[in-house]
Amino acid sequence: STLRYGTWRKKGVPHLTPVPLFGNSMLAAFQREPIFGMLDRVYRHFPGQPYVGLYAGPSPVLLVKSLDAVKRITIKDFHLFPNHKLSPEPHYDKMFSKFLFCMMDDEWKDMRVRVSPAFSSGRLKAMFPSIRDKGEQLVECIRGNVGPDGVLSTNGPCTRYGVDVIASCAFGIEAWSMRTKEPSPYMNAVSESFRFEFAEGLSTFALLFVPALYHALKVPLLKEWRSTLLKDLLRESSQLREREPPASRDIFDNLLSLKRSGDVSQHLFEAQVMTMQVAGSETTAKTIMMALWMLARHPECQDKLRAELRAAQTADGGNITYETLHDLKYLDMVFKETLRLWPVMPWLDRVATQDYVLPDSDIKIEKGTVVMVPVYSIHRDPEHYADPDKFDPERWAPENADNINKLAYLPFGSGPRTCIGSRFADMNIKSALLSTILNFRVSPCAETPKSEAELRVCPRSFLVTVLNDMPLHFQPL
Ligand code: HEM
Repeated sequence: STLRYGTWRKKGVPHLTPVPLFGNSMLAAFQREPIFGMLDRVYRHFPGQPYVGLYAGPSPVLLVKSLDAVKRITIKDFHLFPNHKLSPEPHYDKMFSKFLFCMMDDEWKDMRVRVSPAFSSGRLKAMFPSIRDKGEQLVECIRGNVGPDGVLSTNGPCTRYGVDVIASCAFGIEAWSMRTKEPSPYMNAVSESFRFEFAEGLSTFALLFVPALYHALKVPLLKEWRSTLLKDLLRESSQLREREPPASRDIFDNLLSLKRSGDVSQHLFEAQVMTMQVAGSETTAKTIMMALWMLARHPECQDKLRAELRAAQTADGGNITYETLHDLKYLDMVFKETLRLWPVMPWLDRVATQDYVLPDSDIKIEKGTVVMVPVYSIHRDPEHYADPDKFDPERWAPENADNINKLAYLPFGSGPRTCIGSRFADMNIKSALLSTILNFRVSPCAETPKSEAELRVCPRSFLVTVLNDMPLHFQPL
C-alpha cells in the first residue's frame, strides 16, 4: 500500500518523491526501463550518499552505495542477509525455486557445500581440454558463417558457444550448436524453457517488489520442466556416464554422484543441472560478445592482446596451456574491464532476516526489507573509477589496480553467496577470446553500434541483456 511511502522520509533516508501506486518504478513496471536502469537513475541522483531509498511499486527498497556497507551486508553480516529476494514460490516455479541461486537458508548452505567441489581447481583443469576444443569450434563456426563481405552477427556464435560449453561440462552432452546452421534442438529447448516475454518480466518485477501481484499472476519464470527433450537427454547422458565414466571429471559428474549417493533427489539433481545451464550460458555468451565489441572499437587494445597471446602461444609450443591462461595479464585486464562496463548481473539483492541498523548510521531497516547493491552504477561511478564510461584495460594493470577498492568491482557478487561458477566463467570466456583474437582481426562494420547509445538493452530481463546482433567484421589471420 502507498502508506509505506512515508518510510524513507521518517528514517531520514534520501529518496525521490514517489508516484502513487508505482513509487519510483513506473517505467520499470511497464517494462520501459530495465531494473538496473531504475536503480541507476536513483543512484545518480544522490552523489556522495551512503544509502538511498527507493519505492518499487509499494515496497521500500534500500539502495546501498557505501562500499563499507556493501562489505558489511554481503560479508560480515551475511548471516543476517543470506537470501536473494529473487526466489520464487515452489508452488508456481517448482524447478526454478530449487535452483541454487534461489534456495534459502540452510537448504542453500547445504547444497552450496555439496556443489562447490564441482568447481575445484582440479576439476577446472580437467575440463580445460574440452573448453579449448569448444574455442576451436567457435573459430570454425565464425569461419563457416561469415558473409562474403567478412561480416558476421557475433551474437549467434557467442550464444552457441555459451550453450555448448555448459552442455558439455554440466549437462553431459555434446550439443553441437556451433556445428549446425540451425540452432541445435537442445539449444532451442534451453532457450524455450527460460524466455523472457512480457509476462515473465512482470512476474520478476512482482516477485521482487509487489508480492500480492506475484501471487495473483502465478507466472513461472522458468517454464515448467515441460521439455521432454531436455528430460530425455538428461536421462540418456546420466545413463551413459554411469556406464562409461569419462577419463576426466566435470561439473556434471559431481552433480551425478550427488544423486547416485542419494545426497540429492532426482528433482534437486535436475534443478542443479538446469541452474548451471541457465546461470552459465547466457552470462558467458554476452560477456564474450561485449568483449569483442569493445576490442573491435579499440584496435590498439586488440593489437596489444594479440601480441601477448602470440608470445604465449609460441612459448607453449603452439597450444596455450591451462597454467599459461591464468598468467596472461593483458587478457585478464580486458576481461575485467569488459565485466566492469558490462556486468551481466547488474545488481545484487538481499533480504534482511531481522531488523538491522545500517552501518555507520542510526537508520534501522525492518525485517523483510529488500536491500539492493547497484553493481552497474558502482562500476560506473566516478568516485571509484576515473573516466568511468571509458573502456580502459590499463586501469587493471598491476601498478594501477591497487588503487581500486575491491568492493567497487562486483561482477560476480560478494561474500558467501558469490557466483559459484566465476572461475569456470573466467576460463571459458578467456579461452573463447583467445581463440578468436588469434584467428581474426575484429573490426566494426557499417552496422556495428558506434556507441552505447545505439545499444538496445532488454527492459524485461533482470540481466544486462544487449539485444543487438552485434555485427562485426572478421578478417582471418
Ligand atoms: C560472466 C559470467 C558470469 C557472471 C557475470 C555471473 C554473475 C553472478 C552473480 C552476480 C551472481 C550472484 C552473486 C551474489 O549474489 O553475490 C551469480 C550467482 C551464481 N552463478 Fe554466476 N555468473 C557468471 C557465470 C556463471 C557460470 C559459468 C556458472 C555455472 C556454470 C554460474 C553459476 C552461478 C550460480 C549457481 C549462482 C548462484 C550461487 C549461489 O546462490 O550460491 N555463473 N553469478
